[in-house]
Amino acid sequence: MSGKTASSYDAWQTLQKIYDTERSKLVLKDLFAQDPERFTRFSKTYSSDTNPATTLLLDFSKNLITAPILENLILLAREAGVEKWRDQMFAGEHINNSEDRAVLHIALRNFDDFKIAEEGVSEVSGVLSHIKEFTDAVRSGAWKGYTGKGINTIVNIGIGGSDLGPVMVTEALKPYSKRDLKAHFVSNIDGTHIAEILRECNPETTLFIIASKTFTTQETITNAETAKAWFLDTAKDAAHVAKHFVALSTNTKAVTAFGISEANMFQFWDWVGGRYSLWSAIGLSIALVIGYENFEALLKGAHGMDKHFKETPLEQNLPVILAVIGVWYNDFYGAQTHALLPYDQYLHKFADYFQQGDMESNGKSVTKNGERVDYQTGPIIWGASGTNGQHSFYQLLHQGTKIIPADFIAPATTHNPIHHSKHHRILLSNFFAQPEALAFGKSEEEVRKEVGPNAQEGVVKSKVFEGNRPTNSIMFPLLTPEVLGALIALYEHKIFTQGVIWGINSFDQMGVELGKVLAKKILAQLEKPDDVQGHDSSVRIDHSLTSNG
Ligand SMILES: O=P(O)(O)OC[C@H]1O[C@@](O)(CO)[C@@H](O)[C@@H]1O
Repeated sequence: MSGKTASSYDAWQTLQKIYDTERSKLVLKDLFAQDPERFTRFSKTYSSDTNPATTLLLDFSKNLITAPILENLILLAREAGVEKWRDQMFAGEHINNSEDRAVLHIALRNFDDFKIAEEGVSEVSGVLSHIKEFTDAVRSGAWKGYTGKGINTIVNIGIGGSDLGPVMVTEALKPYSKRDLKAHFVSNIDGTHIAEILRECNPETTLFIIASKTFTTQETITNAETAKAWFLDTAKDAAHVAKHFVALSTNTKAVTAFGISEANMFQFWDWVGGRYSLWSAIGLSIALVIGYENFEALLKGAHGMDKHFKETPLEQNLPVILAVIGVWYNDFYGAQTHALLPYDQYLHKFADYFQQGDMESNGKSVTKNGERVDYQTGPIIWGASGTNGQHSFYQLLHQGTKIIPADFIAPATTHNPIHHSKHHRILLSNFFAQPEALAFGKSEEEVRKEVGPNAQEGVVKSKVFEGNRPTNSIMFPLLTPEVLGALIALYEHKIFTQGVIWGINSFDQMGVELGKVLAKKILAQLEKPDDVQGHDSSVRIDHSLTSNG
């Protein structure tokens, strides 16, 4: 960032003028009619240089952009210093300025291409070896529980980045999972979450994974203590904990104080952001479920996208293209949200994952220099798998009053070609149809032809689809570990690029702290509900409501 704020950049001023003067001409039906080559001009393919099956096609032709607009958006990224900050990230500079930390999730999947001088980076391969050794032992049955039985159930206890990544990836890569190893994920402090899962567990054959970067998160430590008490209620001898509890953390002191030995700890470092940590020891549950080889393939897929992001000119750079088009809608069209719509049931947790990834990164209102922004920053991320969303919120997408840019994501082929792939053909027909309908709509003239001359005016108008609603489409051959790695890294680097343009620190999360502090105060007072003080009048606890405490 050049010390300026985004809205003062020359490119921003140019884009504002274009928006103000040319917005009415940005009609997708016309843009496609004027340029038969529009798809060719506004689509890019990424292919891994080590595995041609890892290919992503990005079709961004159904966006409200022209070549000059895209050029100015790329100029905006350049003026904001995206290349400089990108290179600083890859070099291990402490770009997370508020916490004086490097941002090095790329170092977790760095198959020796980038030289990075940061403490701990040289230890990554050792942790990966430990993960391989441990997961091989558990999956083979060599690792025994306290009664000599193998492990057939794992319970990952973590929240936020210590939960969402493992959940999303183990769902997405279910075709690669060890089907006789049951994986559960406990995150919520609500006792229901762990109570319901413990009902399905046998202490003799269950492994608990306590996943917490800080090892101080109240929900996780409380759930971990409950799990340990539940286990010891049967196992009795504290020595047995070593066979059924492992920890994933940066905080060795807290881990050993909890009663897990360092030998059962998988370490990572403060330069791994929680929402960027699935590639680290936090990915242990992933490696247990899909096996180390597939976990490594996931890392390699992300590494390939890292190289693309680092080495490709901004104009050809998929994360940058996604980022600047998102800025166009977020900051000029006034779009408040962005929808992620995977037409692949295995990706049904993809939007959930990037709610934290994007909103905890870019949900900021002051720049790195402490200036209050006078423009919009991070969008609200939401979404659901297709075709389910079509029967839920697509009415608003098509005929609502809001502009909601959406990314449609789909595999060209399926892991489940049942019924001669009839299901997949129907799924893909919708994947192609929805962006077309959103882009080109249905005119009043077309409606009148359909409904005839006697239709009520209100009926006619209710059947008109204005269209001109922007979408990106992303396709890949098959959802494999490498493709998933590349896809996740694509969005990670999109988020990074937008944060640089907005001049914010995408890698701290000060906004999650106040609620925690207030909750701790209220918790301390819950035992004495009659004298709750220091809060607004709404914080009143009716003693009868807490009588079953
Ligand atoms: O991994 P841990 O330290 O337990 O943090 C869990 C989550 O809590 C936060 O809200 C930070 O407090 C997320 O950033 C983080 O992923």
